[in-house]
Amino acid sequence: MDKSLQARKYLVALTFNHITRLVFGKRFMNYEGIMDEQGKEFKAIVANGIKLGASLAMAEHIPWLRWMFPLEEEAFAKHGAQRDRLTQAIMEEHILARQKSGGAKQNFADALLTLQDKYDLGDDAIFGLLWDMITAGMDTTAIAIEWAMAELVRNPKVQKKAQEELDRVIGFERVMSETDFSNLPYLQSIAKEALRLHPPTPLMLPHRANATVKIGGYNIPKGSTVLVNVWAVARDPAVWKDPEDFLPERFLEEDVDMKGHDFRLLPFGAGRRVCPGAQLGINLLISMLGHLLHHFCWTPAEGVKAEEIDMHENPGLGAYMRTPLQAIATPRLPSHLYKRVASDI
Ligand code: HEM
Repeated sequence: MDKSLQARKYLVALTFNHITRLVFGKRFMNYEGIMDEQGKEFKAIVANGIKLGASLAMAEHIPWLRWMFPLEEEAFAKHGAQRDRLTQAIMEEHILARQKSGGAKQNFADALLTLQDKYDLGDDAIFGLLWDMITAGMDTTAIAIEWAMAELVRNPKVQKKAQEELDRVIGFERVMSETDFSNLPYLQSIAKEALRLHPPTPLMLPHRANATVKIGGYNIPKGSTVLVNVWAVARDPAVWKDPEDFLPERFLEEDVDMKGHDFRLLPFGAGRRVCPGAQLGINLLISMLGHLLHHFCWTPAEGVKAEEIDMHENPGLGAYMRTPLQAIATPRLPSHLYKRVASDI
């Protein structure tokens, strides 16, 4: 019997839970992994938003294709109304909970409600900000963790070295927590190396030139849409040694910034539109990788050699793996550390 699992299914659910807890302070999934009705609606709205966004982008780039999307405006309006109705219901739960408990909790929705008067935030602004976090944070993080896990399955020596570090720092009697991050430099380098080779948005997000400029000898006319190929820059042999190899050690030798200050490595973009969730994304990645590696050994599906894992990207603004990662997870800690722990959110 094939004991392998489709990692993406679990990694997407994990990211979904993290982001909804951060943004709404809420899990839509119970501890058996069953999603409630509100969660299902939520997921469908996120998926629909991505589909509509993609058709809009296509119509923008190839204007004569617009005829293919006659229902676009109608579909957008319907999508917006559905999204607002759901957000309204969730926000009402927050307002009620705040009235009951008399205080705000540590999540983005509550933080916005606290600041609502000070910054004169209308419902539109609050709903927009909440959904920005969800659409920008969910897929990007899920894409990053799947690629990182694929590299670890392909590179058992790197995986073993990370596990040795985790065992040394955390041991076998407790699970990792955020306070361990600073003592796990190799794990941090793995996250960085994964983002170098596999930036989740390889062409960043489209930017528009608001003035005519000359860059590297090329004229960029005002109004052009500009895409920056950060994927290619991060594999450029002129600036990286052995660029195609997964070598986290390179970042132990040289501490390269990845939050917009070193143009060799720009998974989060740079400048005034740089990703505001960069540190959060990095922390989520380190946390997920740390738990997954401390708890399990990861090997390729039966009959598959490490070098046979398909490392091609699926085309799109967000580049998932073309073939979802299939892997076998073997527990490596005492059984009591695998119990689900309810947490106050
Ligand atoms: C590994 C995870 C992530 C990656 C690789 C990533 C990458 C990016 C990139 C490349 C951009 C565009 C930057 C530019 O155009 O210069 C961006 C924008 C953005 N990201 Fe992230 N991101 C990640 C996680 C997150 C998270 C967790 C959040 C929030 C919960 C978030 C929120 C945003 C927002 C709101 C924007 C738009 C900013 C603007 O247009 O001003 N991201 N992200």
